[in-house]
Amino acid sequence: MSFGARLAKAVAERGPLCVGIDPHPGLLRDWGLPQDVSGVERFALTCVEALGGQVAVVKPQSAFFEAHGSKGVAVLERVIAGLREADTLVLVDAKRGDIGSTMAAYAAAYLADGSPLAGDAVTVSPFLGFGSLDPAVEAARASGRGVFVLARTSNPEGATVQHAVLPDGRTVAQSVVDSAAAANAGAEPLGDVGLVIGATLATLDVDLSDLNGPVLAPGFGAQGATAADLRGLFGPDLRGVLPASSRDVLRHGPDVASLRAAALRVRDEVA
Ligand SMILES: O=C(O)c1cc(=O)[nH]c(=O)n1[C@@H]1O[C@H](COP(=O)(O)O)[C@@H](O)[C@H]1O
Repeated sequence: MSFGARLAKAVAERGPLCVGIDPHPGLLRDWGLPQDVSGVERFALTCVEALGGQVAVVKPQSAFFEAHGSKGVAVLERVIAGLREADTLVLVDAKRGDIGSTMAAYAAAYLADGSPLAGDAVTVSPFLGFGSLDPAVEAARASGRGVFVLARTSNPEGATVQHAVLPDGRTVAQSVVDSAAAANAGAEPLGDVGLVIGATLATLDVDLSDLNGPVLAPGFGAQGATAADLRGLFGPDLRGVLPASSRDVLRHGPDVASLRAAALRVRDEVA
């Protein structure tokens, strides 16, 4: 089954929400955990227990695991395995991007069967040129996985690059959208090439009408975006839009039941 089809099924069954696992030092402190790899491990595995089998997608943020070196990466591998065992789609947030030949190695790490870092999808950066992502798009397709390509990010600095205008008159962001749409053309029910578009944007300044793929919308909760903002931004037809929230859900831990209840509350609110 393609990633687009698996995502559509997961959202139909569990509602449109992606919860991030971001073991921030501040959250570790609030949860009463040590600021070391054992704290990250307790935090992340508690999240797996609370969220596995509950929400459509879980997105571990690789940076917070990498910060603890190989031991932290080993925890990330256990998180990925635990979520997949719980039949929950895993979007590894690693935001990788490089020249095509190196991108192929990232694709082997994040998008190939048997790799311990491979979830169901990975975030990638198109700012070395969308074509540099071809090895990732091909690897995703070949293994029933997906990619989420940064297009209009939730941070205020993003516009400086993403609003830049190309010689053909399109913005950089629109050219990313159009390349994703071309990759998704004809796919049913959704293509495997998703986009990242921040829920915090004041207006949707790209045309998504031909995308035929999923849209990850981070910025929900801690960065200020609300359910009403999502409707305002993407319109009443939110098909394919997957709001993402990390800190606003995670602050309800470390109690597993409270954490799960917070995630389900947010899920019901956006549904
Ligand atoms: O790709 C992402 O998930 C992402 C893209 C973006 O434009 N903005 C953004 O905040 N994120 C990620 O979403 C998470 C932040 O979620 P909050 O704690 O809910 O603000 C972090 O892991 C960010 O890296």
